[in-house]
Amino acid sequence: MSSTHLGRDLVIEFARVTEAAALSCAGLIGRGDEKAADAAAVEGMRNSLNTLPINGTVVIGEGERDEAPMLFIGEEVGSGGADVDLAMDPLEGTTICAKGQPNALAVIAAAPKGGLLNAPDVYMDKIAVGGGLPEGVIDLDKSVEENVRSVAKAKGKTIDQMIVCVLDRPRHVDKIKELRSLGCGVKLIGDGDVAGVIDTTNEEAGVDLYIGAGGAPEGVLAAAALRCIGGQFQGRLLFRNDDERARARKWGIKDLDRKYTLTELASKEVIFAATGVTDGSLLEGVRRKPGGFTTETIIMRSETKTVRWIKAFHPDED
Ligand SMILES: O=P(O)(O)OC[C@H]1O[C@](O)(COP(=O)(O)O)[C@@H](O)[C@@H]1O
Repeated sequence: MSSTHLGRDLVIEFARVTEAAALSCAGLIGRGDEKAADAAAVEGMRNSLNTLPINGTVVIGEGERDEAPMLFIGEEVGSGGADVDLAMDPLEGTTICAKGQPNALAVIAAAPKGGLLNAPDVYMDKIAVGGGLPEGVIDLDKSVEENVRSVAKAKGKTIDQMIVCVLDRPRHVDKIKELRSLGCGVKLIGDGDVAGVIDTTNEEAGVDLYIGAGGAPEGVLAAAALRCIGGQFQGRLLFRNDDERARARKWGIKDLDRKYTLTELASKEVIFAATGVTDGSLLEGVRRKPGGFTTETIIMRSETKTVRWIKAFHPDED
């Protein structure tokens, strides 16, 4: 196996991993306990990963070794095989899962060694659009208005037909005000910007552009997905203090102001898998059915741009 590709036989294996995470936390949907839901998803994902024929290293996971007992950065997982770097969020949207709201996902991205940016757990300023638009249609260094006008023009839409997805946070108040004063519709999401970014690629979600600051690890995961499904993404790390800057340096980041493109965040061929925990724009959530559970998973591979949806029935264990 070459160092820039992952074997296609691994693809379906990663669907099992996100299914396991989603099934493990499904019983905690709407129970108001974010920590328990997250812990269950982490354990489910880790157990499943450890059955995979890979030599996996967690590059984005639950945090640093001293703060996360499982799936910490640097943890080795798998039962032996190809060298694979892994970025994961066993429960993307812990709060939405705990509240029983839409768009909680179990997510993983896999690439050959060095293929995913070791992003520290800081914020990232992000901008994303779906596929089929001219390269350079978005630019993090341009104003909100310039980006909206550029994407509207490329899509042949008027500004008032544009829907921009933004995380509903006080830090975005000015952006939201500006978007509304331009005449755009703003889709505010409470959490879950991996799904928010992927929505730009999904006609049915009706999102033309994603902008705003969210987690940097989620930025790498979203970039991995767009690398497979098509689209453009740019991100820049945001630091609130010297401790966060030191974290970034520790993971080898030298230029702290760098604007990352999609292929710098996910630089080699990637596999991306996500299973719905709660119902969302992308996937149906875990459903209780007589005798078991159903899951819905999307799994993509950048090398071939194949996108598969896997609907599975998991019988109750005896
Ligand atoms: O809630 P904050 O601090 O604004 O961070 C935003 C980040 O939190 C999320 O909404 C949810 O993350 P968790 O799953 O870790 O709770 C991400 O999708 C997003 O990138």
